[in-house]
Amino acid sequence: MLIAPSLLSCDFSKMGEEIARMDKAGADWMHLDVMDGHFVPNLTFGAPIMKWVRPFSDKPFDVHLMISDPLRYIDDFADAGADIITFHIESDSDIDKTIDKIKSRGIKAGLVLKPKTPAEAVFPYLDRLDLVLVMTVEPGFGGQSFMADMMPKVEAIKAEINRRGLNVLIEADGGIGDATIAEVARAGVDVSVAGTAVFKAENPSQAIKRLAAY
Ligand SMILES: O=C(CO)[C@@H](O)[C@H](O)COP(=O)(O)O
Repeated sequence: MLIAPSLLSCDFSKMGEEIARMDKAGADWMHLDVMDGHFVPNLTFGAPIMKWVRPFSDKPFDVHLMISDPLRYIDDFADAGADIITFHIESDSDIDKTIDKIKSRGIKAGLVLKPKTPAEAVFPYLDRLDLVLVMTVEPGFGGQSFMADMMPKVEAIKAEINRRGLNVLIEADGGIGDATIAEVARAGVDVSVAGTAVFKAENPSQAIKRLAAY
C-alpha cells in the first residue's frame, strides 16, 4: 500500500517543514487538498503556495482539486510542480478536455468520486486515466469517519480495471488509519491518503510503516 499523507492536517504555518517531515517519515506521495470554498465548503491554498513548498520533497505531489472549473487551473498547478492531478467527476469542467489538458503537461490524471457518485460514472474515462480517487468521506474536511460502504464501489472499479487489463491505480481518501486500513486494502485500494492518522501520530514514521504494511 502506498501512503500519501494529507497536508490538510499539517501545521500550515510551516507547511514546507511538514512536507520534509513526512518525506523523512517515509511517505510515498504528498497529498495536497485544494479547496475553493465553492465546490466544497472550505478553503485551503492554491498553486502559488504549492510552488513555495515544492522544493521541500522530491516525492510525487498528488494534487486533489476540490474546486469549480478545474480546467482553468491545470496550467497553474503544472507550473507549480504537480506530478498527479485529480479533479472531481462532479465538477463543471468538460471531463475529456480536462484530462487532455493534464496529460498535455506530462502529468498523471485522475478522477475523484464523491460518496454519492456510483462506480459506473468513471467507467467511460477509465482507459484515459492513471488514477481513480474514491472519497471515503464527504470532501471538505479532515478528521471525519470512514465510510465503509464505499468499499463495494472500490471493488467494482477494481474489477472493471482488471477486466479491461488497465494500469489504473485506485486511491482512497478519508478516515483511513489503523482501524480501517485492512478493509481498504482488502477492497483493492493501491494508495491510501491519511491525514489525522499520520500527522497526529506520536511517531509518524511508525504510523506510515504500519499502514504501508497492508
Ligand atoms: O480530502 C480530504 C477531505 O476533503 C482528505 O484528504 C482528508 O483531509 C483526509 O483526512 P483524514 O480523514 O485522514 O483526517
